[in-house]
Amino acid sequence: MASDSFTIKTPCSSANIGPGFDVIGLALSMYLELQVTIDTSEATSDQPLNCRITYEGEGEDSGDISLDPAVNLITRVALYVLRCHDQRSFPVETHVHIKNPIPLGRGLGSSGAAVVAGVLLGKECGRLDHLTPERLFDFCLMIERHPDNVGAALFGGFVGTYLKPLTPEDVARTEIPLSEVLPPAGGVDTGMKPPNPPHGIGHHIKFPWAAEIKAVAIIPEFEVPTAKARAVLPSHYPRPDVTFNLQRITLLPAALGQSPPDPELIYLAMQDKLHQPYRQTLIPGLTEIVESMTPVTQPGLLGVCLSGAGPTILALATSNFDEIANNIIARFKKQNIVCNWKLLEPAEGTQVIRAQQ
Ligand SMILES: Nc1ncnc2c1ncn2[C@@H]1O[C@H](COP(=O)(O)OP(=O)(O)O)[C@@H](O)[C@H]1O
Ligand SMILES: N[C@@H](CCOP(=O)(O)O)C(=O)O
Repeated sequence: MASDSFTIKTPCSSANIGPGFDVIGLALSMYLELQVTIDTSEATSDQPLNCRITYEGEGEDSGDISLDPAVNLITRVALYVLRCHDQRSFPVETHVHIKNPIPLGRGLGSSGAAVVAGVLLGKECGRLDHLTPERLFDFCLMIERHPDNVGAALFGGFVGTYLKPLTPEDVARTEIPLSEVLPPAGGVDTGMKPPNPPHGIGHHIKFPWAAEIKAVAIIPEFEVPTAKARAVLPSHYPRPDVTFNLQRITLLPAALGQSPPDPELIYLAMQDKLHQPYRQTLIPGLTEIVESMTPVTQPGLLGVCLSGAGPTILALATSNFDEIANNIIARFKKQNIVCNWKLLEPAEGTQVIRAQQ
């Protein structure tokens, strides 16, 4: 075969949905796409690591996304997968065109999507057909260490994710610093083989989703890096707050799967005391927004939460999407924050699409 071309399509995601911190993920209908061409008719390549990257989409004008395959998150993740399988670089001559509409650092899983797409890129470029979706999840978890976003982006739909106990040796392997897992950004290839992931790090379960429920994402124009939004969280919690979240997480999957949806139950099930209250320090207006709108005051609304680590707000609703979005936008405006919004639906997981021959 002289050439191979395929597209990797990965959805964005909204993690937590209120109480499900680091557990619940929802894949949504905005997609990162990698259009990949491997031209094997070339004998050699003058591209670094045999890979040329082009990019369009979020962050394109600011130059936030590197086109160097040794720096770009997607290609570094693919190289991690390749190097675990004794392939040091991409096949000659690989072109990856990245189309990315997912806003960066807004809580819609842009990095989770990049990691999942990167793992699939490594699999396809390395012809690693033996890697099952469950094994690909292990690779994702060596990089993005909370399973909610990557679980949703890989498997699709509304998912609960969880980690099973590993042996102490395997736990140590999952805790190896990221700098030793991913190839050093822009660094020289030392020829070292990176750590293979232990088997069965993470698992998922799919929950039903009532077809009437849509997701309104209100996206502020400023970024909150996920690492920063995790750093403001405490290491210990008051027991009543933990109990509060446990009670709500028990309700959430049942409430969102039930048709017709019960607004009062969903509103209750989306409350959180483990991460949103702490993140208000980074997101002006967050508490007021989450507390001020209810299904009683706002027809069509089911519940409001922070999307992932924020600053995006996710409102689940069955109707009046414009009005709900504009109400939240007006509340952010009082804090001098400008937003746009999107109406999204649950999405399928990552697909690799090849044109019919
Ligand atoms: N398509 C992409 N290509 C390369 N890097 C990406 C891409 N999407 C996200 N990233 C990286 O992930 C960072 C955002 O990750 P993070 O702070 O976790 O926010 P998010 O909530 O959007 O996942 C970006 O600043 C960028 O470094
Ligand atoms: N559970 C994580 C989810 C982070 O999601 P992101 O989309 O903001 O990367 C958290 O809340 O920190």
